[in-house]
Amino acid sequence: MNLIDQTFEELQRKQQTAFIPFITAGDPDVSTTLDLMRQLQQSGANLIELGVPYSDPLADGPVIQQASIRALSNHITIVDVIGLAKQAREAGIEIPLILFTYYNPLLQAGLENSFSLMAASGIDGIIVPDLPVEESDRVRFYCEHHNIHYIPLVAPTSQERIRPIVDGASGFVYCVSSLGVTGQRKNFYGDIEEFLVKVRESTHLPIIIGFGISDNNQYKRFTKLADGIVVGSAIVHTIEENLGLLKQPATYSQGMDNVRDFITRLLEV
Ligand SMILES: O=P(O)(O)OC[C@@H](O)[C@@H](O)c1c[nH]c2ccccc12
Repeated sequence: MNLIDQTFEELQRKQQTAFIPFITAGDPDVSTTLDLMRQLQQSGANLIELGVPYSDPLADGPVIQQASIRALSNHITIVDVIGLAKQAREAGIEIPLILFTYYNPLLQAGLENSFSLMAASGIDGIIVPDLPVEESDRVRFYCEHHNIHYIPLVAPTSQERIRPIVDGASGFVYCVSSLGVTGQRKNFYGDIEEFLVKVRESTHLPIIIGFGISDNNQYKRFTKLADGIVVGSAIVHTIEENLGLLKQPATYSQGMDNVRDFITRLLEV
């Protein structure tokens, strides 16, 4: 049993869909990220995806690419992000934390070292978007050893690979809503409903959906189709819009309130 399992069991009992925000750790700096995590938890986040900034984020659109560049200007490493998770636990963040990292930073830091640090820092799951399931044995070994869930991505084009991908999953399965990179969009993959049904039939795990979900209408549409919804770029874009306010002590709380207000509008029932 892991905090992610408990969270989804409780949400399923209450027939609620998980709200899972993604933010880039260290954007614009570590202390602001900690305050943003607190704000997200207060605003109703059920889990948080904590992104490790990376210099070659091939699956990311411009908004998250820019966030990575801002965070990397502070020289944030994967070890710093894991340390940030530990600080968040000490600061009262109680919801599950999912480390979101490309494979290279994880390899550079060393799998044994990274997973030992994650387990000691209150990280409950990991997503490695550029690690194919066929090459995930070592990562999944460390996940099982440290009781950290390994959460794979399935795309509408995964088709016959859906089964092997979800068979290697624990915690939940992340269904991407569209082809291409992350980023706000007006429409999604044509047969998104059929795709989600196919994934649902392939696993007993909760299924969540992400990519492009950026407003209340889109959010409400997907609450009917998935057990959780990830929103990244729209939140990161709101942070970007408020960087000026967040950088000045006198206007910092206004910046935080603007992020809160965006989340409130996004989640309106
Ligand atoms: O940003 P979006 O369109 O709301 O999508 C979620 C996404 O940000 C987050 O889950 C994510 C960030 N980087 C990724 C790379 C691949 C897959 C998913 C991601």
